[in-house]
Amino acid sequence: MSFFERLQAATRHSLLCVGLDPDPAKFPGAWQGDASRIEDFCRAIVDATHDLAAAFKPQIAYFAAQGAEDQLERVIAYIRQVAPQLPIVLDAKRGDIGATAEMYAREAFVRYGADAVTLSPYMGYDTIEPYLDYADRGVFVLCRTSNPGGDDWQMRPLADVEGQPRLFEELARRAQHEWARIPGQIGLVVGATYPAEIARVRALAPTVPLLIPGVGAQGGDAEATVRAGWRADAPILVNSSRAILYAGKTVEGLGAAARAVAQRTQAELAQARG
Ligand SMILES: O=C(O)c1cc(=O)[nH]c(=O)n1[C@@H]1O[C@H](COP(=O)(O)O)[C@@H](O)[C@H]1O
Repeated sequence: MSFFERLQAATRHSLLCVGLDPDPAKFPGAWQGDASRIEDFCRAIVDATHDLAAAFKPQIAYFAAQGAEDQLERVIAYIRQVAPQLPIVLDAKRGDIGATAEMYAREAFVRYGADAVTLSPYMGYDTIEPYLDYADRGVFVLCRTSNPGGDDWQMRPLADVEGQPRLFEELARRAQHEWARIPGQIGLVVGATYPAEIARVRALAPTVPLLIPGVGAQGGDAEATVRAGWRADAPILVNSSRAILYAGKTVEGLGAAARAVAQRTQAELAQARG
């Protein structure tokens, strides 16, 4: 099954991607500050949300910063056990020359067994190609990111390209056309904080999967996001991390609180899809 087909199947019942950004400093109660609890924390979130989710997106920095890659491996194995149908997007935002990219691809797809990985396109297409050799996996290329500094480069017109599209627009066009080897293998990251640009990306890349972070803690509008990005033939994942992860204030209550926020967000996304 291709990544696109997995994503299509998983997004039939939900558009919510639950982001796993475990920061021990924000853990509740007795777990606060304890990096050895990363796995327990993530398992509690997975238990509480997997039936509401379309995907999980572990952010590798939160694990690596604590020397907790072994816990990341176990969290991924746990997701596979309780929700084998859900795609796992490893958020690593990699981008390096081909030879090094081969190692990053191996890390994401072989070591961690992720279904997809996030990539920066800054160094060009040859840095993305090694990931595409894994025909049953996907990539999400940063296109119009959710942060204010995304304006620095992504919103600039490209003087040497006909019609002078902005950088994010040219990225969207290439993902739809000349970069695509297998349909739906290359997705794009667009921020929920910029619904007008989600619509623009959709116009230029009508069948490309979108990963849309920025609802919840960053204040993106869930309804506007879905209206701008959703199409029956092109799956979208709308990610929320902190708003779900840190809703609970006690170890015992963390699952129920995370579930309540995930449920609200999932319902909002479902309603907007209609
Ligand atoms: O690639 C990403 O996932 C990403 C791209 C982007 O433009 N903005 C963005 O916030 N992210 C990630 O999405 C998550 C957002 O987390 P919350 O703001 O807590 O929901 C973090 O893991 C970010 O690293």
